Amino acid sequence: MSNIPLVRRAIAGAALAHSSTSNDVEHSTITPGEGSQWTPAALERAGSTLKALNRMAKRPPVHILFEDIGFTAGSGKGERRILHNVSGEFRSGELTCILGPSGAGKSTLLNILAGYTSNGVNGRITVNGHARDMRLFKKLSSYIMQDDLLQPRLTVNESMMIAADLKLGKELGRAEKELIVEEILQTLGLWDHRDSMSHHLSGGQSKRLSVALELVNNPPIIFLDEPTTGLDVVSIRQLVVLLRLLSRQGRTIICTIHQPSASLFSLFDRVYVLARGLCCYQGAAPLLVPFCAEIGHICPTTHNPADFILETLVGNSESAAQMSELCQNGKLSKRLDRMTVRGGRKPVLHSDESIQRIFVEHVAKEQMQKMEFPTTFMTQFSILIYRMFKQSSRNSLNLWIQLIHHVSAAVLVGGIFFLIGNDGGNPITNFKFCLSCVVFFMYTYIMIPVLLFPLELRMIRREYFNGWYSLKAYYAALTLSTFPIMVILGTVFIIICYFMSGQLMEMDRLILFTITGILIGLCSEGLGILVGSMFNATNGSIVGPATVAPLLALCCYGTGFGPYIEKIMKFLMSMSYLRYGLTGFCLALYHKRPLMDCNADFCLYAESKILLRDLGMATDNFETQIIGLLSFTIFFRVVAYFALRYHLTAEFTSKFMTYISKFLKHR
Ligand SMILES: Nc1ncnc2c1ncn2[C@@H]1O[C@H](COP(=O)(O)OP(=O)(O)OP(=O)(O)O)[C@@H](O)[C@H]1O
Repeated sequence: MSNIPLVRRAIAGAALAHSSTSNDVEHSTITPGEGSQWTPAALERAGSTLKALNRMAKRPPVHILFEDIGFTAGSGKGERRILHNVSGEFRSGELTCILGPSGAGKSTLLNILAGYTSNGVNGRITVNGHARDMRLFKKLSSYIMQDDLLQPRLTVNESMMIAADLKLGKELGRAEKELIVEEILQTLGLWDHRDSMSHHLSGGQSKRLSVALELVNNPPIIFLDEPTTGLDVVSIRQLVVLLRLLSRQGRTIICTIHQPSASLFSLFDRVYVLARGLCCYQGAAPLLVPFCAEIGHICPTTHNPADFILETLVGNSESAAQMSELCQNGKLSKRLDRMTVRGGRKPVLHSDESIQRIFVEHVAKEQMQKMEFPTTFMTQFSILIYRMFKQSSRNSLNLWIQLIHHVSAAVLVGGIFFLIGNDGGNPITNFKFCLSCVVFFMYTYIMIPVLLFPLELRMIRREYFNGWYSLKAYYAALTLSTFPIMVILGTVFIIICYFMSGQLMEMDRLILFTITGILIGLCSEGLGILVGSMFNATNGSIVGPATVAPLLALCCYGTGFGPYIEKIMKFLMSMSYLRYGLTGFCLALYHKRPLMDCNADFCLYAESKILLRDLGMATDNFETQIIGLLSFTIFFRVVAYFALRYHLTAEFTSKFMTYISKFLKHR
């Protein structure tokens, strides 16, 4: 079943055993998985196959304790209290489900615990008895969000190997990584689909792949927001059984679930019930019904406890308040602890000394390593650019569409301005040709990121939040990945319309014209990324063109009365990157040009100097236009980087807000 030769697997297994810090190392063998026949029983059997993963590195068990967590959304009149000082504890080796009616605050609590939301939050979160250090916590945890999207145009195996390369770095060699990937895919029932493209997977398989990708570096704590949404009952059960299996291997697994069936409910070890931002119960799943009975809510024996608790709490603020009071809003009461012990599962308390020791050792090791990511900037950059090139080379339809768009637009522009390039009696028409080229590069390259980048953002959110790579590496790869296509297609466009419009056949002019076009494209793409990282595709498609419309108006202001352009207008025009582009095009065609053909008695603009004067470009030089375009390119891309960071990092938002409020206080 495996495609890894036996010898290589043996070496990989031995290397893993060697790299382990654990004393109880077993030999690495893979129990053949069940492939697509992925049943709970098969899964339990397959559980034994995660040996290499579990041996990979000693990860500490993680116990999370949170006290008086409150969250307020909005500000001023729109301020709303979403969570009301809830407390609770999640333990290692347990599968916990956060239950509650819609709008109860489940996702909000999960976001806070995972560290995704930090602004507007109060309360304390401790990890194994230590105040949560977000930098370390991110290394230990993975957060799988509800609307996570997988990278398209990569096979399951390729996605996993890229995740392994990014998340494990040089910690392990190729063979060991392949072994771990194989184990995870076997266990999750994806091995038979390893060569399928990830965008061809079913909903259940995609969710499992999301989990598989985050398992690669063996995180001891996994958060999942609504992992069962959109799945059929069989897939839901398979996924929850898998999560249970993973928790049994010492991980802390916390997920929010809307309405589990009775049989599904019985798979959870611990339940945390939220209603109206209050904790109504937290403890062992089987004890939920006796707990409700204590306050007079009797669950009929034939009833699903999950349905019962939701029915009890929906629209009933009194019951929610009553239950919250009884469980002290999630604070561990002695009575609940007693019930938990009676329930049969010995609770592993966060004060357990051995766990504390392992954690302290782990923290010390991580602090010594200091590195925020397991791989260097260059490694991340090269893996990401490889992934981007691979994905775009497989998207042949997209490449064809872009090629057809460039060629057809070039033929159209060339046809409209056919052989007017050297006509001294009609130079304004040639000016319009330059303007058409500006508009082409501007709209083409601004609209691609405006429409596509919001989707890309959704895809990278999980990877970035879970610490696969730094934003700088991603951004550098993104910037460079589109450049070759832009250069090739931009050159194709310019060559076609330059020749068709009959411009002067001088190589240096053609090169300067091409450079200007590509720089307008680069600049517009930067602006498009900026808009795409701030707005969704719908709003972006309004904001993008609305932003460039005034820039376009400014760029051709003064045509015909160049020497009389007002100072203020000159200043405003210098704020439009399109003006630098238009001037660059005109200078490429007209600077120090011999007299143009004249079919009339007198052609005022046959001398290009006069034309440049009336266009307001007489004193300009080409270098200034290139510097202007490059400066705007850098400016847009730097601002877009911060906009992207703002969008992806809750922490950055809160730091930014703190900085602003400090600044205002000091004034
Ligand atoms: N940043 C925010 N600004 C304003 N309101 C918010 C914000 N975050 C959450 N809310 C509100 O808080 C309430 C709880 O939201 P949350 O998504 O946590 O609920 P939930 O229990 O996960 O619901 P569901 O099960 O329907 O997903 C909702 O009414 C939501 O509108």
